[in-house]
Parts: sequence; C-alpha cells; structure tokens
Amino acid sequence: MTATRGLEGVVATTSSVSSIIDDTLTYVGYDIDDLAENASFEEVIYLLWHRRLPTQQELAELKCQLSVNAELPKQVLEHFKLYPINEVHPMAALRTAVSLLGLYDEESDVMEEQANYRKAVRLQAKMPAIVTAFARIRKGLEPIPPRTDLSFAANFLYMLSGKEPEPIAIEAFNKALVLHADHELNASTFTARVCVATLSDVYSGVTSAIGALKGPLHGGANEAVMKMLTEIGTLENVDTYVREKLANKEKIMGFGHRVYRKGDPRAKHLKLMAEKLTNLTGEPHWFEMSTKIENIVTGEKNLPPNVDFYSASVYHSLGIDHDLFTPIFAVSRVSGWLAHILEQYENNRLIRPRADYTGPGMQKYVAVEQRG
Ligand SMILES: CC(=O)SCCNC(=O)CCNC(=O)[C@H](O)C(C)(C)COP(=O)(O)OP(=O)(O)OC[C@H]1O[C@@H](n2cnc3c(N)ncnc32)[C@H](O)[C@@H]1OP(=O)(O)O
Ligand SMILES: O=C([O-])CC(=O)C(=O)O
Repeated sequence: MTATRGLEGVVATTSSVSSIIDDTLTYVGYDIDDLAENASFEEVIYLLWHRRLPTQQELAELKCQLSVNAELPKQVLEHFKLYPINEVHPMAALRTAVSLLGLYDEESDVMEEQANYRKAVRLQAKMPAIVTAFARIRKGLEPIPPRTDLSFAANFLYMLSGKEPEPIAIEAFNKALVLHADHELNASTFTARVCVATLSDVYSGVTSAIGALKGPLHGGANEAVMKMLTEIGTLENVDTYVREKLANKEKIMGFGHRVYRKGDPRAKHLKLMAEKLTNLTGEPHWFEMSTKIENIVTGEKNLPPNVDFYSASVYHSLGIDHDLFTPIFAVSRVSGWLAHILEQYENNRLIRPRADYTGPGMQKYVAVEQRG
C-alpha cells in the first residue's frame, strides 16, 4: 500500500452535484460564469439539491420555506449570551450553534429522505440568523429578525446592519453566495460526506464540515487575506512584503489551488466586484494592493488567485467585520454540503480508506515497573 499525500488526484466518490474539468467549474452542468451573471442564490440552492433548475412556482415555494424557517429558536440566541463572546471566533460560534440547533430539531435523528430534505431547508434557512445574531450580540446589539419580503442575500445584509441594503450590495453579495455554493470534493464537503457515510445525521455532517472550512488552508483564507492586506497597509509596502514572504517560503494567502492549474474561474467575478466596490467606498487602495500582489505572485510563482483572494476586499467594502468572512463562506457552502449529504445518503457506503503504516515493527509489551 502506498499513500498519496493529501489524497492528491485520488477520485473518492461519484457525484452529480458539481464538477471541475479542465479548470471549468459547473454546478449540475451549468457553467459557473453563467450562474454568477444570472442566477439568484435561492435558484442555486434548488439546483444543487434537486439537480435541476426550479420552475417559477418551485422557486417561490423554496423561497417561502427558507423565509418561514429563518428565525432561530430562542434557546440558541440565549446560548450566545453565555459565551465569552468577545474571545470566541465566529466560526467556532457557528460550529457550536449548528450542533446546538440539532438538539432542538425534533427530526434530528429521523433518517428518512423527506425528513433529511426538511432538515436541509431548516438549516440553510437559519445560517444567516446564526451569523448575524452572533455578530450583533457581541457588539451589545439586539439581533434583527429576518424579513419575509427580502431575498436571501438582502436579508443577510439587513439582519447584519439593520439597514435595507443598496441594490449594488445585494447584487455583489448574491454573486458571492452563488460563487461559493459548491466545489466538488473540497476538504469540508469531503468531511461532511465521511461523517454522514457512517449514517450519522445532517447536523453532525454540517458541524464537521464547518470545522474543516475554518482552517486557513481552506475557507479561513479569506479572513487571512484581509489580515495580510491590513498588515501591508500601503501600495508601496506590497513589493517588499510579498517578496520577503516568498523568499522565506511562506504562503501568500488566497493563492494556489489543489485542482486548478490555469486559475480559479470564480476569482475574476470577485475581482471585478472588488474593483467596483472599492471605488464606490472611496477605498481603491485595497484593490490596487490586491492587483499588485497578484502580479508579483503570478509572476514569481505562477500561482493564480483563488476564490478567497478578492472576496476579502468585496466583503470589506460591504462593511462586514473581517472575522465574519469565513462564516459567510459557510452560509453559502452549506447549500453544497447539504446537496452532498443528501447524495451520500441516496447511495451510501461507509468511507474508510487505509493508512500506509510507518511506525515501528512488532514490539513486546513490557510492564511499567520493568521499563528503564
Ligand atoms: C476555498 C479554498 O479552500 S481555496 C484555497 C484557500 N487557501 C489558501 O489560499 C491558502 C494558500 N494556499 C495554499 O496553502 C495552497 O495553495 C493550497 C492549500 C490551497 C493547495 O495546496 P497544495 O495543492 O497542497 O499545494 P502545496 O501546499 O503542497 O504547495 C505546492 C507548492 O506550491 C507552493 N505554494 C502553494 N500555495 C502557495 C501560496 N499561496 N503561496 C506561496 N507558495 C505556495 C508551496 O509552497 C509548494 O512549494 P514547494 O513545492 O516549493 O514546496
Ligand atoms: O476545492 C477546494 O479544494 C477548495 C475550494 O476552492 C473550495 O472549496 O471552494
């Protein structure tokens, strides 16, 4: 048995949810460029869960279900008030809150297809309320209940700030949600599938996936990009900062990818939005610094930016706290996790690979009193 480091190139399952072929990303056969330009996030959720686009009526029904399920049980809200809230990372709070939600869902352990679908709806619907309520409570503000007349994207921004968002902000946020929704067998989706392949429940699958997304080599990179931009501070500092990091063999966050070679097709959409929004907010330096970093990293290492690089300046321009960037990734990606969880249940087999053992050979047990 020989191990492949990081399972690179290993095909671990079949899936009809999304594909990456020759650097082209599709959700159920629809090109991400097409979806990013035209689709609402709600349509994408339907597409991933049903593996076809909805009719007008089906879309209206899904929107209604997401809307009526959007509020959190009061026990979850009360729980936030028990945390050492200013010391807790919002990704840790989100991971805990999703697990907690499972305790208050009467169907948590009902492993029947329709019950699993209903849980998917309830969980997707509540993700914005978890992230925005936590963000407000830690600032001493009251959570804002969702509105039934707003889209998923608009509602998130409204519940975060309490103000009705501008159309440009809704458009940008909807696009970001569409772009982050699914991505074949990325680390967090694989985690979710491994978890539920033991026939564990939907909440356990999503809780595990949030844990995997949190790391800076995966979803956590978007927050790390903003930290880097803030540390660099000015356009003049970019060159020295980036070249020094590369010379020390340190990673530049938001660059590189396990699967894409020529580039991540999502990055160009976020780059365009970052340019537009940073100009609108009067902070074009974030975009100028980002493009300068991109030029150096692609020139020196031939590593193109990934989805996390320009999403950082997009979210910053929308006035969002930097440590909420990865939770926002989860608000979108939960749609993909749930699609994969439902797909795993459809045709389940335990996921259990082997390890190539590299420890010592057979040893004889020696009683503790006789050890030297
Ligand atoms: C949504 C997402 O999850 S997208 C990815 C988000 N993560 C990041 O942006 C973090 C920065 N990027 C990385 O760490 C990596 O590119 C990953 C984790 C995304 C992919 O990693 P892998 O396929 O395992 O590549 P690995 O980490 O082995 O790197 C291969 C080589 O490229 C280099 N490299 C890869 N990414 C970077 C980077 N961002 N900056 C500098 N060098 C890099 C490595 O140092 C290594 O060089 P070496 O061969 O000289 O040692
Ligand atoms: O696919 C991956 O390895 C990481 C990624 O880009 C994503 O999850 O969106």
